[in-house]
This record gives sequence, structure tokens and C-alpha cells, in this order.
Amino acid sequence: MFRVSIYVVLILHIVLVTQISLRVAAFSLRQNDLTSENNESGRTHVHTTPASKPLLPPEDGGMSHHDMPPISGLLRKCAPCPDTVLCVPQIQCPAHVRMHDHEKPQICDLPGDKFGYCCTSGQNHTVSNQNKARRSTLPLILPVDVLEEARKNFKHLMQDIAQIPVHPGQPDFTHGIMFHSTPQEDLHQQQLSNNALQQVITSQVFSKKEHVPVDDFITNNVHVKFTKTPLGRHCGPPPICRNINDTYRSFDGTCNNPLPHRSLWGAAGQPMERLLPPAYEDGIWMPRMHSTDGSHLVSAREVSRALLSDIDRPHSKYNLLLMQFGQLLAHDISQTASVRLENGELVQCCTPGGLSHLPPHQTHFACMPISVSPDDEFYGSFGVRCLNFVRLGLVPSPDCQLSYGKQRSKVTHFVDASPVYGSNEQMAQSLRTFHGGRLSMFDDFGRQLLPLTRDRKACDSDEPGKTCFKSGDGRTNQIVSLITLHILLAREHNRVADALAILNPSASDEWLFQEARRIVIAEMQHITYNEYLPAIIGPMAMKRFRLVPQHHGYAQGYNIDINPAITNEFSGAAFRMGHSTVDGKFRIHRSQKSNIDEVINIPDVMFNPSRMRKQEFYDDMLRTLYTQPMQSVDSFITQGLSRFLFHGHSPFGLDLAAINIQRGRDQGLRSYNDYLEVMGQRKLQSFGQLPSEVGAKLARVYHTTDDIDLWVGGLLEKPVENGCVGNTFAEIIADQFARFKQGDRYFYEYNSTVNPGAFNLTQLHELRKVTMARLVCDNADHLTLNSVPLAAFVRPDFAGNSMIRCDDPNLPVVNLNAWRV
Ligand code: HEM
Ligand SMILES: [Ca+2]
Repeated sequence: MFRVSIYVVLILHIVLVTQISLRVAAFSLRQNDLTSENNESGRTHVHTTPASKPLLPPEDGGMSHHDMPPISGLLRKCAPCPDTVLCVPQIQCPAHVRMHDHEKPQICDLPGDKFGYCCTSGQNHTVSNQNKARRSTLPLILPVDVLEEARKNFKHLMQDIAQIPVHPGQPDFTHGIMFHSTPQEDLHQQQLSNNALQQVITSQVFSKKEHVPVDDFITNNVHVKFTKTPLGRHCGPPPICRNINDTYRSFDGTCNNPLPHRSLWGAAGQPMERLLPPAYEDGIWMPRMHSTDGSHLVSAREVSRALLSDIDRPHSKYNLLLMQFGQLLAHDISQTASVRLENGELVQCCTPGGLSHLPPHQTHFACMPISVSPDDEFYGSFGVRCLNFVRLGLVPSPDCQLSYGKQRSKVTHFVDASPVYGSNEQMAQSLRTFHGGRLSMFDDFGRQLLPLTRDRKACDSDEPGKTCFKSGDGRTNQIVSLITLHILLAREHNRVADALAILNPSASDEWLFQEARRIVIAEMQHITYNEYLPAIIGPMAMKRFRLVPQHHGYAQGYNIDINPAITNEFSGAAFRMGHSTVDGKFRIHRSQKSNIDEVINIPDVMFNPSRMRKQEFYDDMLRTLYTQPMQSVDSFITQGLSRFLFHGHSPFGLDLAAINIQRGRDQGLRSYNDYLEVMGQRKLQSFGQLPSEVGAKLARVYHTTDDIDLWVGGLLEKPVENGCVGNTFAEIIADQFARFKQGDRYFYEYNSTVNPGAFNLTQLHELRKVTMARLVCDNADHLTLNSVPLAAFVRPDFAGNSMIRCDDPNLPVVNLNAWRV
């Protein structure tokens, strides 16, 4: 009785503190540690099921959680989760958003004074609908008349519209290269995507006929099959894995999960996952285009103009190498592709020169062009009123069931160095020499560069002498600094293969190749989890999401139920935070002592890598990357991306900020406010809750706080402690990398009970010594680069960091002797 009354007092106290602090400070699109919101979620759950979730009163009987000093042993406050259930951050239990109070999971303590959930529903956002009764009037099998009507609609949409392509040489054409892989792969993707689009159109026809509520489609609660119809030609069971215990992961990511029906989880070409159900307006594929008050959302270009200006804010700690590694990593784990014309060409949605939108009868159904206002201070001066934008291609339903549109990612979702090796066997083969386990390289007077390619699409150019490179990823030539890291990793592969060959003179090419690949993937994973992620999301999120690599022994945590797929929220918004870290210029120092010798505008080195042929450029570029600060993650984007992206010979280019916003709407990302809720925080009720300047800016382009695009809201948050991004992006990114760790059987830290290709403990101990600094040193030309910052992602002038010579014994080396067999 005494305890209960203390609870009541405490709850009331927390309610008051929460309400007051919410009003005064906690939010702001700049929250860092929203302790009051955490109290809020704690309060709710304690209140709903007090017996099972006691929030022990603090010792002095009255202090709010907010006021409490951080204490170790937080479990004193919450009962631990039952043995078989993990305590996870709320975002990893998204089903809670759709649950009634009495259904919500038990709360539990996480590091950093945060609450989590003892989550039994896993990451399935639709879980709360599982018990929802199916509408008995809905047919179980797709009616023939629906099928026929949808077939006609689809044919009309595909064939009766004008086939207006994008022409080479235009910025839009270059944009298309971002979706490019091999011609065969592109064709295959188009066939699948067309089948998926036909399915989506069928869902739309069905939904209209049967008056299916939007909510039923977005929560996968329509169970109508189209098996044995032409629509179902791509559905069927996943491939059977012949050898589930292969030492080496497959190139396309198949057969990672050992359960037969999950053999495609994380594989190239599989759909992206979602944290929350899509915000498609029809529940099926119509993009988010309207405000919650019914009016049209303001054009993505208007939002970009109003909120995302170009101001130089160099990061005080991190350098451009962090930005560049981020882009390479993004390409490892995600690549979408837009819908194409019937003949495979890119779709055009605007009239020539972007002067206006195409008339409706000529407009492709995947068009979602971005409107430009006549008073646009930049595009207005060129008369541009329309920016081309085409929606993303989809994946057909594997189970022959009507559903909402699911976007496809073309590369392996895992962190597995797929930009180096490709995302399918054929690509991997085309990159190998089949001698000594090596990758093919182009020997440029003694310097090893990536092989050259004749594929015109790699660079969109016929210019004689223009050199473009080939790697495992179609986006390699996008910017010269990205090529630099591709070269670095390919060289690392060959360096390791050569060392292994010396240690094992009789080893086969295949063994040397696969072992070197296994090592390079482990190095990529270790640098990602040990150096890159902590810099981006900060140490607390690393701990809460169990992402910190171990110093000794094997890691635990593989979970057969975790789908490692990339989430739409991650690829469509959170990880695009990287676009804010790009500097519009590279300031190249030709030698370690000289002042700046050349200033390069980034659009000049996009799909134009000829500088790489200059003897010292590779070293110079690496030195520039680790010396020059990256830009801070904030609402400022360089005009190199927001006005001149891929401009080529045109006076204006694309606006990547507007593209990101439009992409989020295309992908059906919900508004920023909904993601606050999934993290257990209070939704924003009014712009007045924000710092006045931010609130006023947002109010100019959004009608209500429920309209804020996720990418925009996330960028406006203040960075988390010792990290680069705000809390919302930190959580979405942390969740994603937790999926990659828990859902990847071949993760480098797992032992042989989980990982059939596990390293032995001596090898693992060596791999944990790898650093970005070591990779740079081991793979430089050593023409102008002989030293690196010890913490390679940190500016060398940042207190505590320092330059270290590549031959300094204090720079750890991975000793490959552990691979002598
Ligand atoms: C020079 C710098 C960069 C340029 C020019 C660039 C350009 C682009 C372009 C054109 C797209 C496709 C946009 C669309 O149509 O939706 C894209 C997508 C993306 N970018 Fe960047 N980007 C750069 C750097 C970065 C960095 C540093 C990161 C992260 C740290 C990043 C993360 C992403 C992600 C996650 C996507 C979505 C990929 C997908 O799923 O298809 N980018 N970028
Ligand atoms: Ca990958």
C-alpha cells in the first residue's frame, strides 16, 4: 500500500515535471537528451501495468528521473525483462505505436538513463493487427474482373503514353547513373519492377472496388492471393541453399539466414523494410502529397529553398574522410533504382529545359516532377519551372498476395564490401584476375588504379581521353574522392592476397581470393563499428543498441529473427544526413608543406575522374580528405549539391536536397512527428514549441507539425553528445546497424556456432587492430603521403589527435601470420 501511494505521488510529480519541461525546453527540434519524454513513456507503462513494471522510487522519495544523477545499476528502477526477452530501444519495437496502453510491452532500463521495451513483437510494425479479424466479405482469391481491369490499366499506362526519354548529357541522365549496375542486371530489375507495378495497380483496382480501408493495406491486412494468374509469374518460394555451411558468404547475400524460407533476407534485389507503415495516401502506392489539413504539401524545392541554405560550417572535429567513408558505406548497403520506360530508357517528366511539366496525356505514371516557383532566385533565372523526378521501382510480392508497393534495393543489404566485389557472382567474376587471388587493376605507370571501363553509361560521356573506372558498384565514378576509397579497398584486397600467397605458397587462387575477401569485409565491418559509427551516432547510442565491438573473445547477439534489410527510413532520410557533410570544394595541397595549390569545385569532379591519372593525385586526394574538415550535419547544404549537382555543360544542375525530400514522399515515409513517437517521444503540437527561428522557418513551408518531412526534421536537430547527428537520425541509423550486426550470420565477431566462416581467436585479435589510418598508410602511393592522423576520421589539428608516420610502430598492424595454414 505504501509503495502504491508513492507511485501515485511519483507519477503525478513526473506528469507535472514532464508537462512543464516539455513546454520550456525539452523540445525544440534540437533535443539532445529528451529525458522528460523518457519519463513520459515510463509513466505510461508503469501506470498501465503497475504490478509487472515497478518503477522503484528514488531513495529520497521524490526526485524526478529528470533530476536524478546518473547512477550505475539502472536495473534498480525497472524489473529486468524475462529471460528470453531482450530490452531494446523503443524504435526497435515499433509495434508499440499501434498498441493500446494495456498491450504495450514492459519497460526496462537501457544505458544512458533511457528506457526501452521488453519487446516480444520484434521489429514487425504490423504486429498489433495480427489479431484483427479479416473482413469476411473480401474474397480470398483475386476476382477475374479485377485482374482484367488492372491489366488494361497497366497496358494503357505503359504503352499509350508518349515514351519521352531523358537525353544523354543532361544532369538527369547523369542522375540515372546512380541507379546503374550491369546492363543485364538493369534489364532484370526492370522486368521485376514492371511486374510489381502491375501488382500495385491491381491492388489499387481491388481496393477501390471493395472499399478497403487505407489502414488495412499499409498494415498488410489484406490477404488476397493471385497465385496461378499471369500476375504471379515472379512469386514462389525462395531459392534452396545447397550448402548452408559455406565458409564464405555468397556474393549476392543469399543464404545468410539459415532458415529455408528466409534465404533471401538481406540479399541483393530484396525489398527494403520499414520502421512504420507507409504513408501512401491510398494505402498502396500514392505518394504522400497532402498536408494533414488536406491542402497540398509545399513543393520539395520550396522546402529546400526556404530551409536548406548554403552556409560554411566546418565540423570542429571530423574531416572529409568521414564524409567519404560514409558515402562508400551507403553504397555498400543501399541502391534503389527508378522506374524506366518500356525500352529501358530513363523517364522524362518535364518539357525540354524544364520549362514546364509535361501535359497529363504525355506524363508517365511514375512521374512525380518537382515544381519550381517563378520567383525561385536560382532556377527562376533560367526559366526552369519543373525538375524531373521519377519514382522508385518496386519488388513483386513473393507470396502472391496483394500489398502496398515495396521499394527494391539492388545491392546486398549487409556490410560486406559489395562495392569492391559486386552484388552478384557474375560481377565478382568480372573483377578478378583468377591469379593469386587478385582483383584486376589498371597499372598506370606503376600505380595501381581500378580497371578502366568502356561502358559509356559509367560516366555519361564520349569525350576522348575521359577515363572512367570499374568496380563492384555502378556509382564509383560519381565523385573522384569516392573513387579514391574504391582504389584504396581494391589495393587492400590485393595487398592481403599477396601476403597470404607468400605465407601459403601452394594455396589456390580461389582460396587466396576468398580469404582476402573475408579479411577485407571484416576490416570494413570493424572500421564501420569501431571508428565510423561512434563518430556519427555518439557513444551512448552505440551502447544502447549493443553496437560496440568487443576487445576480446567472440561477440554474442546473432538473432535468426532479425531481418537485416535496409529500412526505407534509413536510406530515404536518416543516412542522407551525409549530404549535409559534403563540402562544395576540395582544397588540394600538392605537398605536405605547401599552402592550397588547387581548389576544385565538386561538380567538376563528378563522373569526371581524369585527374586520377595525374601521378600524385591519389595521395593528394587522401591527404585532402583527412586534413580538410567535413561540414557539420545541419540544415546547410552546399550549392554544389543543391544547385549544380551533375550540371555538366548545363549552367544549372539538380537540387539534391529537393530530391531527398521528394524521395521521402515517394517512398511513403511518414512525417517527422510519427518518428518522434516511435522513439517514445512526444509529438510536436505546434511550431511554437521550437526555437523561434526554426519554428518560423518551418511554419513558412509546412501547414502543420504533422507535415514535416523526416529528412528535414532530422537535420534540424541538435547533434547528440559526441556524435554528428541528432537523436532521431542517431536512432534510425543505430537500429539499422543493429540489424546488420544481429541479422548477419557472417558478422566478423561471431564464433563458429553461428558463423560457418568464423575467424579463429588469434585472427580476430589481429583484425581488431585494423584502423582507417592503417588502411590509408598501407595503400598509399607514398609520393606525397607518408603520415596520417592517428584517428583518421578526426582532423589532425583536433586536440588529442596527431599525425603519425606510416612506419611508426605505434600505428598497429594486422599481422597476417595468423593465416598461415
Ligand atoms: C559527393 C557527395 C555525394 C553526392 C554527389 C551524392 C549524391 C546522391 C544522389 C544523386 C543520390 C540519389 C538520390 C535519389 O534520386 O534519391 C544519393 C543517394 C543517397 N546518398 Fe548520396 N551523395 C553524396 C554523398 C553521400 C554521403 C556522404 C552519404 C552518407 C554518409 C550519402 C548517402 C546516400 C544515401 C543513403 C542515398 C540513398 C541510396 C539509395 O538507397 O538509393 N551520400 N546520393
Ligand atoms: Ca553490401
